Amino acid sequence: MFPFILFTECSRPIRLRVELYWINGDELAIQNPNMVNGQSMALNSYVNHTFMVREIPNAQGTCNDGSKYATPSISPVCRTAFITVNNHDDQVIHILQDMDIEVEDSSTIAEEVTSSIISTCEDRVRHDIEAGNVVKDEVIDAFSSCVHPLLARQIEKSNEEIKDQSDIRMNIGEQWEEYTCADFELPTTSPKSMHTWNYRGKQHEVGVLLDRDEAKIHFIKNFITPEECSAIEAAAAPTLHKATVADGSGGSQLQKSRKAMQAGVQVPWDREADGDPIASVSRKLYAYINEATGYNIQTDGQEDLMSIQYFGRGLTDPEPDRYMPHCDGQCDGQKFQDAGRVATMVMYCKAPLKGGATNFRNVGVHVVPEVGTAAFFSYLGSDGRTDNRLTEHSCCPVLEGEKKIAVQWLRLGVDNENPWNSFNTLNVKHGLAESM
Ligand SMILES: O=C(O)CCC(=O)C(=O)O
Ligand SMILES: [Fe+2]
Repeated sequence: MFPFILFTECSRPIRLRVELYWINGDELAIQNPNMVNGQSMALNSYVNHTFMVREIPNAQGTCNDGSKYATPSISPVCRTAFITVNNHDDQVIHILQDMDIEVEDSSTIAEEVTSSIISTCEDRVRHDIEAGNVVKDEVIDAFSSCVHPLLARQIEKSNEEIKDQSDIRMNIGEQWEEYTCADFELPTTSPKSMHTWNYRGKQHEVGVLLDRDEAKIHFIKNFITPEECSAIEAAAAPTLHKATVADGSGGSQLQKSRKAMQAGVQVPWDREADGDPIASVSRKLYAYINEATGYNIQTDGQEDLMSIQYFGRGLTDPEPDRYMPHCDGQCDGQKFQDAGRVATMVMYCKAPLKGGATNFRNVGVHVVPEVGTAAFFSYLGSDGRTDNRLTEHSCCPVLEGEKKIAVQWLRLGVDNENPWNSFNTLNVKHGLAESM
């Protein structure tokens, strides 16, 4: 759904009478009969959807341009115009007096501001040339010293706005976490789009839940087979221990609400050619992640695959097993620190009976565990900056049944000489941190 606002222009005495229709295939559904001048209305729609606006004659059968509607009929129409929703933010659609449609959105506004800065500076420099204050050689310098502070101020203003919006979103996120985790009937968020991923002759249904350059969340159906799950669980069994969380100063610590058991499983790449199920599912996840992100992540120096198992202790458990909201990697919107995590694949091997969804509270995305499905998310932008908490996520309290997952966290900048465990949880190389 894509919200946008539409309103008729109110600066002039308007006699325009318009009706707004929602076009649904061949059908027209009236949204607003007789919109009045200056009225604004919010419409929920989606990109590429088209609305129809009809000007209708006044009670005397006269259209706004003065023409008389010749043969009064059941639904007389003076003029018709169409509006198509685009994919820019903050769309405001103006219906002008002469039925011209003007679209204002984040992109047209940015263009207007930029042209206004450029033309202000052109005028200023032209004036200075005429007044003899600037000579030919200095024109470029004069122009850039005019543009520079104006653009910087504009960018600063936009950044402040982004920060305000992001604070609002984070606040809502905190409340959203509690509501969504408490609703056991809540299904997985409807994907923005679906497509098929072909891998070695098998088709996998993919749902795109968030699609930004620096933050993506997908689910992939039938990603992990029961045989692959069993192999991971069996390999993990001898070393299962209580799960930890990052402690914020480079290490790991236990957390009261985190009761899950986990164990790292080394991927047996040397047995890949023999069809080893752990190597096979690992190869699949690298293929998916590299295709979805374009990161070109290599297997050398990566973390072990992690088997994590949560246990429900009933609806009355005062402190159920959960994993509080966290980011797997840096996720502070700053420049990426080499060797950090950039993507995660969570593969659901056993689904709990109640609770245990993976919840992305800042973007309203909720993934209900389904055996065989995987949730993929990535958190590094093409400009080298990390996502700013859009992929922060949690595991909602697991109340009944067991939840078993296999997780692979993927890093960029590791290799055999610089493996993941030569860095601490703040991505500072061991030895360097101690000597600082
Ligand atoms: O349990 C889940 O669904 C998410 C697990 C997770 O966030 C993690 O292991 O980093
Ligand atoms: Fe996580």
